[in-house]
Amino acid sequence: MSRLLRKPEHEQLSNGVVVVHDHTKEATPLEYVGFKVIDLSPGGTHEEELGKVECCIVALTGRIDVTDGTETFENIGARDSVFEQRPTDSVYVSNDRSFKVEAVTKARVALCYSPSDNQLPTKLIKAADNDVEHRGKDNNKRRVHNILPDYDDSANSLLVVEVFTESGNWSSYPPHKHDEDNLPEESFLEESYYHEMNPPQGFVFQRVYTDDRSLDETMTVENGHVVLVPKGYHPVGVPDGYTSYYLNVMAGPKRKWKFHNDPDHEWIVERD
Ligand SMILES: O=C(O)C[C@@H](O)[C@H](O)C(=O)CO
Repeated sequence: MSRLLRKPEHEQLSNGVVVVHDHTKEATPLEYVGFKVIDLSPGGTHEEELGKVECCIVALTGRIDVTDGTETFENIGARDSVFEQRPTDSVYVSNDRSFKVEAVTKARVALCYSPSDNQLPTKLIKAADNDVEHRGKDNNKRRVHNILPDYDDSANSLLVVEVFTESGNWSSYPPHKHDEDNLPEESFLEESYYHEMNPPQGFVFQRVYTDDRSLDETMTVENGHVVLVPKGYHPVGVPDGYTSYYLNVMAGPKRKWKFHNDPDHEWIVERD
């Protein structure tokens, strides 16, 4: 299996808390992006001391309470399935703080991390504050929920976005990359993809490749899989009959999303 494709693990962490993904350790090819998914039963709690990382807590599904010890946000979360295709609530917590998540209902929570040493205020990012975009045309149509975009200064490094791609469509397409720290032309941002499909037996294809093809992996991605993108182009193709959801976390040395399309496929955006 590709070292970029990570399957769900379902490791019981404590009573009422199951770790579905943990890509925060040395075995990850990413330096700037850390990512976890946890499942909580009602009443289940998960606490962390952050140290020198910032965290965006995304209530993927279900309702949760989140506290940083000073501020508490109760009963946040806005959907029972990501495929309700409406934005959800998230909480940003800065480095050198702690947080506790407690499930009000059965919940799936994404924890998105990046190194940080400049403390910022804890912030509730309400579902209603997500900037919703409809991108693309022809067979490249997708719906985007911007949770932490680069034009919002609430975080030091983290960029977080949800993308829904319609059946038979492509996203992150035409293929683009952001792996050179060369602003204003391009930024260096690593990226993680947490994928779900509707109906859940679906699959999508994701290719991660560089110009010289020293990295060139095409992965069959199933419901709940994570794809890690240390560099390169990273398009996603969705077969007919299935809707794709993914949550992207991006981070790098500068908090700017400036991508560069693969010149071989640039003509696709230039069509009428
Ligand atoms: O298809 C989209 O518009 C979403 C992607 O841009 C995705 O967020 C990404 O690849 C970011 O680099």
